[in-house]
Amino acid sequence: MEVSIEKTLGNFTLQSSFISGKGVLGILGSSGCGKSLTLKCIAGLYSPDKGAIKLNGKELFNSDSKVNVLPRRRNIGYVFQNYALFPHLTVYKNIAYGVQHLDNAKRHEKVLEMISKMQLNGHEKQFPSQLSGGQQQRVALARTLITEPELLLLDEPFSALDSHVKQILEKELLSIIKKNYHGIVLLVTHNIEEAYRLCDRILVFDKGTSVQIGEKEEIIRYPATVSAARITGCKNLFEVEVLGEEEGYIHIKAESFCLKAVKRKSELHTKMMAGIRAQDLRISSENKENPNTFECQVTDEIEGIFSTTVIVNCLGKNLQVEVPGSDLLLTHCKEQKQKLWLYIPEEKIFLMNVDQSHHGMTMPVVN
Ligand SMILES: Nc1ncnc2c1ncn2[C@@H]1O[C@H](COP(=O)(O)OP(=O)(O)OP(=O)(O)O)[C@@H](O)[C@H]1O
Repeated sequence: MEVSIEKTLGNFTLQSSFISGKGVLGILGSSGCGKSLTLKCIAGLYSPDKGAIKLNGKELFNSDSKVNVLPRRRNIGYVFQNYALFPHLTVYKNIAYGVQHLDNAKRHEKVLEMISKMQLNGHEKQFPSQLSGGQQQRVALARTLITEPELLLLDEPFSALDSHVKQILEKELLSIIKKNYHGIVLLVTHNIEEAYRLCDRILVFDKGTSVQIGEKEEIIRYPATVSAARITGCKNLFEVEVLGEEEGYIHIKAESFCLKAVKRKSELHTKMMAGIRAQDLRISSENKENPNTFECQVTDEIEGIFSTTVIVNCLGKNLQVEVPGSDLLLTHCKEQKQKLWLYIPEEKIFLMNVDQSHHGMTMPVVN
C-alpha cells in the first residue's frame, strides 16, 4: 500500500508518507504523534486535506482526482484499543455481524471456521462481558477477519490487557494472525519492545511526521533521526564535530573527547548528532588501551529488576551505561576506590543529522 497524506486538525498537522508490503508494519511513536489519525485516514473515518492512499493498486483516496472511497467499501479491517464489541450480542452473533449478506448455511460455515481459527470453541453463546480480555480481543479479530479484509489495522490492541498476560497474549494473537491472514497488517504501538517483538518492519513517527521506515533491526541499530533514536530507547545522544575520515572510520569530537566511529553510508556534515545505546557501552577496571576508552566516575545508579543504569561522568560528560543487575566488578571497584574505564565501541556509534525540521511531504528515511 502507498500512503502520502496531510491532515490538519486544530493546531496539529499530520504528514504521513510510507509504502508497505505484506507482513506486519509497526507504527511507533509517542502519545499524540498521529499514529491513530493515520489509521483513521486510511480506514476513511477522516478525509485527508491532501494526498493519496492506494491499496493493492486501487486508489482509496486522491485529493487531486477527488477520489474518496466510502469506509465500508475500502475492504479494511480495524481492531480498536477497546475492541468495540456489541455487548448485547453473543460471541457467535458478534462474529457473524459482518457477513449478514451471506446465505444462512454459508454464514454459519464461515462463523464456525473463524471460531475454530481464533480458538473460541465453547464460547459461542457467551456475551462479551463474560469473556477475558484476551478472548474479547480474539472475538474482535474474528469479527474483522471474517470479512476477508485486504488490510488489517490494529490500534494498540494490547493496551487493555494486564501486563503479566500481555506478552503471552500478544504473541499468541500475532501467531494466529500470521497463520490465518496473509495481507498487510499495520500495528500501532508506542512501545518499542512490543514493536520489536511483533513486527517485521517499523515506521517511526515524530510530532505528526513519519520520519523513518525499515527492518526492525535496522531501525534499532541505526536510527536515522534523533527522534527515532529517542523513541527506540537510545539514552546517550550528543552533538559532535566531524573531524575527518580514514579507512572506513570517522573521527568525531564531542566537547572534550575525540572518538572513532565506523563509517556507514550516511552523508557527513561538520556538525552532527551521535548516539550510543546504554546497553552498548562497557565499563572495565582495566584500561585495555583501545581507542574510545576513557577514565570515568560513577555519579549515580538507577536500579532496575534485571539491570542497573549507571550514570558515569566521562571528561565532564554524563553518559548512561546499562550493566547486569548485580555487577560485581562495579561494586568491587567502587569499594576499593579503583579506577574505572569506559569503552565506547566504534561500531555501535551512529550519526544523525542535526536538523530535524520537516517541511513538505517528504518520505521517511528508508533503511
Ligand atoms: N478530532 C480531532 N480534533 C482535533 N484534534 C484531534 C482530533 N483527533 C486527533 N487530534 C489530535 O491529533 C493528534 C494525533 O492524535 P492521534 O490520536 O493520532 O495520536 P496517537 O499517536 O495515536 O496517540 P496515542 O498513542 O496517545 O493514541 C493529537 O494531538 C490529537 O490531539
